[in-house]
Formats: sequence, structure tokens, C-alpha cells
Amino acid sequence: MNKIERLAFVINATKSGAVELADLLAAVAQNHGVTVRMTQDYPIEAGFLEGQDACCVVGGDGTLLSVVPESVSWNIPVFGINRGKLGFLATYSVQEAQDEFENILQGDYCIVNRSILECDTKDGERSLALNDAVIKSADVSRLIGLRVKCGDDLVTDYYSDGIIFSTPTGSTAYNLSSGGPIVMPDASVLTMTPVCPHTLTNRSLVFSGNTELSVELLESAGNPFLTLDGSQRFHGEHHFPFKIKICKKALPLLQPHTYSHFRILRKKLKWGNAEDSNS
Ligand SMILES: NC(=O)c1ccc[n+]([C@@H]2O[C@H](COP(=O)([O-])OP(=O)(O)OC[C@H]3O[C@@H](n4cnc5c(N)ncnc54)[C@H](O)[C@@H]3O)[C@@H](O)[C@H]2O)c1
Ligand SMILES: Nc1ncnc2c1ncn2[C@@H]1O[C@H](COP(=O)(O)OP(=O)(O)OP(=O)(O)O)[C@@H](O)[C@H]1O
Repeated sequence: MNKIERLAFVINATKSGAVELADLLAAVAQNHGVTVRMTQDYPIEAGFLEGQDACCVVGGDGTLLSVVPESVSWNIPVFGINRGKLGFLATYSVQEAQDEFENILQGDYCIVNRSILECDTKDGERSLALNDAVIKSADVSRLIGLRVKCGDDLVTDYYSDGIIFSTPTGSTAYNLSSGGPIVMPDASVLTMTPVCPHTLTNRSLVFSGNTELSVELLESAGNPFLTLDGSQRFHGEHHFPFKIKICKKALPLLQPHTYSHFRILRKKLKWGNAEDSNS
């Protein structure tokens, strides 16, 4: 791949050691003639990634999720160094980052495109999500009634705690906790998983990647809301119905050539007795 000549750092300064690590890596980059820009803003300012060759996120998965709209908008590859808890998306450990940083700057990396969701609310707001779009009621003790259509075709009506619409990347997040399938990140699909549906038969559905779903509110359930990647929220009935599909654009994710999704699954989900599941 191309050498990195302009590198942006997005730092979650609330994470211990994040600022120091970013300063260290920035100094390495500058010694290699790389132009560096840094921010601790959350979320980052619109336009921050314009003209950059890559974006290095120092924080946890939430920090990486927060740069997704900006990265997609300018098509800037992102990689994350984990200073958070899990680091499922921010997959470089501090040690790996320090060992591999100069190679990355020299172009020794690959880019994979991760599909993202595009959500259009009734009032015309469009938002993107790398993981998921989740609809729930703010009144946690009430069911929410939602009607899902696939194009013009009725899927069914759900009475549940909510519904999670997930990308393959997001399949290992809230979707997984709610019994949804783990999906390989390069699959062109969109999953839908009801949270505690009040029926014996509703399960996750996997739709093809060119599906457009629409979601209607069946009855007022006390302040319904839509959350994208766990942060951006749309409160209220006036946003319904809204539409969800896989976006034509994707998130370019920078990975080492040695990246193995199964290794990440084994390690982060503590799978089985594989030798590397706890390392
Ligand atoms: N019960 C749950 O599991 C639950 C509830 C709410 C939100 N979430 C998830 O949290 C995500 C937002 O993450 P955050 O870090 O900003 O909030 P957070 O700090 O509340 O993180 C929730 C956990 O999800 C992990 N996570 C995030 N993306 C992931 C992915 N693609 N695969 C596997 N694990 C992932 C994070 O590392 C963290 O441990 C949302 O997109 C949603 O999927 C999960
Ligand atoms: N640059 C930032 N500055 C301050 N706060 C941030 C920044 N980026 C994200 N945050 C907030 O900090 C929260 C936690 O950060 P993050 O998700 O990165 O760490 P974590 O939850 O410990 O890690 P992980 O998600 O990998 O388990 C985010 O959900 C978000 O609210």
C-alpha cells in the first residue's frame, strides 16, 4: 500500500496512557517526515480528516466508532490502538502498535472495506453506523411495538424490548449479546435481532446486502428512540417510519497483513481452549 505521509491521531484522553502513547507515535512519525495532526475532541470536528492518508485512533472501540462518519466521508483508512477495555475494533495492542508502527508508515498494511448502515429518519436526517442501529423504548418497563417491512413486503410485527439492526462488523456487539449470529466481516448482509420478543418463535433474520428495511411504530410506547453505534440518538415518534440499508460507501479499515478474524474472535470472546484465546 501507499506510504503514509499525513497522519491524524484521535485520542481518548480519558484513557490512561493514551496521550503519552500518541505523543510517542507522533514523534516516530515526524522523524520519518510524516505530517501529523492530533485531536482529543469528542466527537471530532467535521473536516478533521480531510487530506489525511490515515487516522490512528488511540482509545477503545467507542472512540473508533466515533470517527466512522468522518472517515467514511473522506474515505480515510482508520486503525485503532486499544487503550479501552475490549478492543474488538481497536485491535492493535500497545505493544503491537509500537512494534509495527514504522512498517505501517512505510505502507506495510492492507485495507479492508467494512460495510456500514445508512439510516434515514422520516424527517430526512441521514446517519451512518459501523455496528448497529437499535430501536428501543425509553420506558424500560414497556414493550415496544414495531412493524418491519422489507421493501413493500411485510416481514412481521414485533412486540419486544427493541430491535437491533446490525452490520457484519456489529454482529459481535449488541447483536451477539441478544442471541444474534456472528457474521464474518466481509459478508454482504444485514441482520435483524429482536431483544426479548414476546413470542416463542421470533429469531434473528439475515437479509441480503441490497435489502432496504423500513420500521414503523405500531403504538406509542413512551418515547421511542433510535441509537446508532451506541451514541447518536433520535428520540420521539416523529422520526418514524425510518429506513435502514447497507450504505454504498464503506469504512476503510487499516489492518496488518497477518490479521485473522478468527484469532480476534478466539482471543476477545475467550473461545474454547485454543492456545491464544487468553493471550
Ligand atoms: N448488551 C450489550 O451487549 C450492549 C448494550 C448496548 C450497546 N452495546 C454495543 O455497544 C456499542 C458501542 O460501543 P462503545 O464502546 O461505544 O460503548 P460501550 O463502552 O458501552 O461498549 C459496549 C461494549 O461493546 C464492545 N464493542 C463495541 N463494538 C464492538 C464490536 N463491533 N464487536 C464486539 N464488541 C464491540 C465494546 O468494546 C464494549 O466492551 C454499540 O454499537 C452496541 O453494539 C452492547
Ligand atoms: N476522544 C474522546 N474523548 C473523550 N471521551 C471519548 C472519546 N472517544 C470516546 N469517548 C467516550 O468514552 C467512552 C468510552 O470510550 P471507549 O469505548 O473508547 O473505551 P472503552 O469503553 O473502555 O473501550 P471498549 O469500547 O473497547 O471496551 C465512549 O463510549 C465515549 O462516550
